Amino acid sequence: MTRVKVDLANNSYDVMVEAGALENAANHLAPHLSNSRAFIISDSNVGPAYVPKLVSQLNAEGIKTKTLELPAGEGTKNWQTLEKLTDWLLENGIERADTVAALGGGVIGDLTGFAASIIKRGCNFVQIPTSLLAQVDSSVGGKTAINSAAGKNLVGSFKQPKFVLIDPLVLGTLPDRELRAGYAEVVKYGLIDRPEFFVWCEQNGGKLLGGDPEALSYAIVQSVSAKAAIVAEDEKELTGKRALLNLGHTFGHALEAETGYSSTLVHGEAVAAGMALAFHYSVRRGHCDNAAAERVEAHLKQSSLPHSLSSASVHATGQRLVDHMLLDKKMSGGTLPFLLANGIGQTFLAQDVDLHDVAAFLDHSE
Ligand SMILES: NC(=O)c1ccc[n+]([C@@H]2O[C@H](COP(=O)([O-])OP(=O)(O)OC[C@H]3O[C@@H](n4cnc5c(N)ncnc54)[C@H](O)[C@@H]3O)[C@@H](O)[C@H]2O)c1
Ligand SMILES: O=C(O)C(=O)C[C@@H](O)[C@H](O)[C@H](O)COP(=O)(O)O
Ligand SMILES: [Zn+2]
Repeated sequence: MTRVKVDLANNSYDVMVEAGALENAANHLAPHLSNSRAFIISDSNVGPAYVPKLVSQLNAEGIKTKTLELPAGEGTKNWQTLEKLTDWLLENGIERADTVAALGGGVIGDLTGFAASIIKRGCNFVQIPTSLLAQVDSSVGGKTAINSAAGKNLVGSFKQPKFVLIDPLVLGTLPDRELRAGYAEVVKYGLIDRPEFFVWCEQNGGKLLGGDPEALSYAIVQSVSAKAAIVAEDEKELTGKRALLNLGHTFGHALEAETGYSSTLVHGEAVAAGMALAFHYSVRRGHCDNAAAERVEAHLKQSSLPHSLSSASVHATGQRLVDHMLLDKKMSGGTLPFLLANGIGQTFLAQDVDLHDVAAFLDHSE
């Protein structure tokens, strides 16, 4: 069992990683429930597989439960489902000291966290992430959001969970494509500031994607630790430090918008292609040598992840993709800071990027 502390000025919390933790979830969760009622939100894939076991355990410990199962997929992170979820919480008599538990991937975590942050101006919240992406990234750090007509994650809040319970064994039922998508965010930590972890990924990514439990647990703990360290320095993305976690996302979110937030390209896949583009764009600007960008692309390709526009099934013009980027939350004073790299593990925030040049770069990218 490993515990990683997310050390914040207020509301610090632990992330617990333990194979089989779900078998003992009631004991792990009980100390973090401020009273004995939990509202468990899951989706149509995760619910049938894991809710009955969790509920019977919690009930056996005297914790009362209500459960809601939402449709699986990115389309659920919207206003309509937020309304459905908050109405359901209110109809079921939620009180501020009750706990809302997100049991699922990043979609359920982001949506449920947002609901927990606004219901009665905020109630207790815990995360039980079940996808690799949610275990290595979205369950930690407190970003919550829904997508709006204008774009990705544009309506949301910071709502730190009280506790995050990670059981890597649940990844056994995760579809292979989703495991790979989550792996993109694992690789991201190596590319940001942990070059030795990127080398580990190059050497062990194949084992991890084959479901090797040791490789998965190691990657989860390393990823959570990397994210916790960055979030502890800049919880609300005010100094530029936390923005590093956005590596590949300015390109990636534009690709997701272009493919309609659909199963054509899921978030982790878009981030994979976005990171390859960020490295190649860094080469174009003279920050990074071509060999580093080729190495990043090769590892993503080897991991059967999108690593270019065409492998992400995107054939839009550069200007069209830049138009999507104009909605990025990092936009400030009409300019868009970009996460670029001087090399592997040397990501930085560039403030002087010319969006016409980005469009031209994308027009010349394959
Ligand atoms: N808040 C953050 O910091 C943060 C970080 C990264 C990503 N995100 C967001 O997270 C979302 C992507 O998360 P995701 O990749 O987990 O997508 P997701 O929640 O859609 O889950 C992927 C798929 O896997 C299924 N699934 C999850 N766990 C399973 C399991 N154990 N067994 C079987 N099926 C399972 C889900 O039902 C879904 O079909 C995006 O909306 C992204 O914007 C947020
Ligand atoms: O936690 C963060 O900070 C991240 O940027 C993590 C990203 O992987 C995640 O996709 C996040 O939701 C993107 O943030 P956004 O502010 O661009 O919506
Ligand atoms: Zn992401």
